[in-house]
Amino acid sequence: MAEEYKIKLKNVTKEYDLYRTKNEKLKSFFNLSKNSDVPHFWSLKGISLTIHKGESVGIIGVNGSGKSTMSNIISGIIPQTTGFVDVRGDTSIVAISAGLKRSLTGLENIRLKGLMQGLTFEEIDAVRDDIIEFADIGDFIDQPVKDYSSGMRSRLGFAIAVHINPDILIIDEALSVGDDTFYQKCLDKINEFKTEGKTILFVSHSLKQVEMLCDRTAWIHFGDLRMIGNTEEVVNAYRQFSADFKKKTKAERSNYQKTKKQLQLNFDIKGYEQKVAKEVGQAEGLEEHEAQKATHKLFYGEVLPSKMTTASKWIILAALIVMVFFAFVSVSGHSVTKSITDPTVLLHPVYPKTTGTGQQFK
Ligand SMILES: Nc1ncnc2c1ncn2[C@@H]1O[C@H](COP(=O)(O)OP(=O)(O)OP(=O)(O)O)[C@@H](O)[C@H]1O
Repeated sequence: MAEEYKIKLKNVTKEYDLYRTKNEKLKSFFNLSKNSDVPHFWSLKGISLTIHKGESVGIIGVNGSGKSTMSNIISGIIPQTTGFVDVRGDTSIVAISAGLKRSLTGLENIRLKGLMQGLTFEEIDAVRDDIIEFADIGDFIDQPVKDYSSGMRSRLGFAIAVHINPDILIIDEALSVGDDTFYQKCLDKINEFKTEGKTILFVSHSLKQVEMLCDRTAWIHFGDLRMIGNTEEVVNAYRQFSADFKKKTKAERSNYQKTKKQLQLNFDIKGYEQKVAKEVGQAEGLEEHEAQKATHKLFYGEVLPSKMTTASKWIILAALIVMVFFAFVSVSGHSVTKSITDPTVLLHPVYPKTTGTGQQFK
């Protein structure tokens, strides 16, 4: 029987190229430079986890540990670099910084998000007033979102997300900017979602909120999944880590962070793939080459290359040559067959016959 889950990640990584100029980025896309001097930063270094229907899972970790990267991959906002991602159901993400189009008004954003979620105009109209009432931002609903305060953006984002009836609700730090009344309203709504058996992912720095809302918790630490399990256990371990970290001297703390970041810069994806292939081989009793093949498929099977492959470069070059050839044929006035058999004719165009006394060229 197929495993019942809502979200499954296997060996998910995310790499960012830290380009210094636009030129570097362009060159890299066309694979024109060896790109060796562009630093690569691995925001996620191989995350595997499974989340079941009806679970509410907290995601905790220090700043920059990869929490938003992971939630954005799950909600389909950004692609993973390697690994398997399977999300069963509609997701809706509420994040302080994501989701709303700044140039559109609140109302237009309601329509846009509704349509993106697959709702019809009638369905959007049916929930529009509830969203406006829940967000409670008054006349600002007709103003562009760029004029909103961060609290107002968060209110609207949250109101839209919970009213478009997603299967999976991802809340990324969205509760930290609202006032107390709104916060309580959000908690009630989240609890309502929980009783309806919906799946919730709750990214937060507030351990209290995580303890209050989440059955399980994942601790992401500098791109790794350091721990996942019962919320109390994970939150306590994290608190212990934070307390120990605070006891370190300033130099020790900075050293620790530098070392961790360096590991993210030096992450060896090929080495990681080999390590996973070994584990897969052992777990499934596969021959080495079979395990390597299966792992390669797991890593890259559903990932589109972000850079141009050699094959696509050749295809584009061939297409360009064909286009230039036809442009010359068209201008020259010779037939295609003649131009193919004797391309030099392209250098001697046939000019149209002129009437009157004008001179005629061959
Ligand atoms: N577009 C990007 N280009 C380069 N690096 C990025 C990009 N987006 C994120 N990162 C880096 O990836 C790492 C993880 O970022 P992410 O936003 O996922 O962390 P986080 O745990 O959500 O942090 P916070 O708690 O501060 O919100 C950070 O070091 C960040 O600088």
